[in-house]
Amino acid sequence: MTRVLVRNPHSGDRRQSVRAKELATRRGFDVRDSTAPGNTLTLAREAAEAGAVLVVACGGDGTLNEVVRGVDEADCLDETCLGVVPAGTGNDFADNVGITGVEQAFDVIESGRERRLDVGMVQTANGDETTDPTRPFLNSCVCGLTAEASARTNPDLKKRLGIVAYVLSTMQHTRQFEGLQLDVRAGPNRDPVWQGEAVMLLVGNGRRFPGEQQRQANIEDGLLNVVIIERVPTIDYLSKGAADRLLGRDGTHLTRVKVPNLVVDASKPRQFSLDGEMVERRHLEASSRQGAMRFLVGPTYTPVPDELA
Ligand SMILES: Nc1ncnc2c1ncn2[C@@H]1O[C@H](COP(=O)(O)OP(=O)(O)OP(=O)(O)O)[C@@H](O)[C@H]1O
Repeated sequence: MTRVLVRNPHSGDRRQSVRAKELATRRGFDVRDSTAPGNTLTLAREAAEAGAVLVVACGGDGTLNEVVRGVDEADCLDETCLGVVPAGTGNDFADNVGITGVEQAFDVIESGRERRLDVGMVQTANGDETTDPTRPFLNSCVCGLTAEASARTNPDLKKRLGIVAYVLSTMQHTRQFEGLQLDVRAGPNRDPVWQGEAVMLLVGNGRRFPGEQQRQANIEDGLLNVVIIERVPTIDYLSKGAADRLLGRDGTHLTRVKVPNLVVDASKPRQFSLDGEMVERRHLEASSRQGAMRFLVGPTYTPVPDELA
């Protein structure tokens, strides 16, 4: 009955991950440290293949993504239970399932409260060339203003507006931002959802997006949460009402749909962030595998999130 902690010793400020190692060792975990980028994937795959009953990722969202991919590569998502000890800079997924810190994460593990959560699957391609292998994602796939925006974003704005803060601050700095020409389709018949020029496309599995009246994303509904922010050349991104206009309170610049699968074609290769990993591609297909993984969740996690008053 092996329980394995797959640990990225370089996550976050490292202190949390050192503490996690102590706690895990005391509880009889087999602790395996990664030695290079990508190694947490291999360690998780090997642990699952060897029959571990539980594989826990210790790190940030990037580490958790690799661990889930590793267990999926071993074809063991049905057999191996998963967990997370949040020791990264960003721990969005852990936060979303009610896991708030290293010590508490071990209480959650001991509680054994397991849920079947959706796993996002994504496949990318570049026009006629070969298609990348399908891989899982847990939080989101984002196209458009992504990594380059985060460094400049004012933290207060970020807290208040989430991802829209990135859009605003980047648009303020990058007057020349070239819009994304996108064709977005969904459903078994690939029905048209949206076509036009966007600044950002967000596809979420376990991630909340701007303007949502919920504390957490729904990770059991078998649906992808899709938000498209339209490029609006007439907006003064520095003006006070710009966020409201982008958030679509007038209902025009923001498109939001929940769909089981999605196909996106850009007019040329663009940057996509797949759970934080950047690739430049022209085509993306995403789908939700409902209830595909067994995950240990915290006491505040609810399958259907409450609406905020
Ligand atoms: N031993 C290692 N040395 C260098 N890089 C590693 C090692 N182990 C894992 N990685 C890489 O670290 C990245 C994941 O980092 P992780 O998410 O755990 O921490 P973080 O960057 O602090 O937090 P977050 O991603 O949540 O902001 C992955 O790209 C992974 O390949």
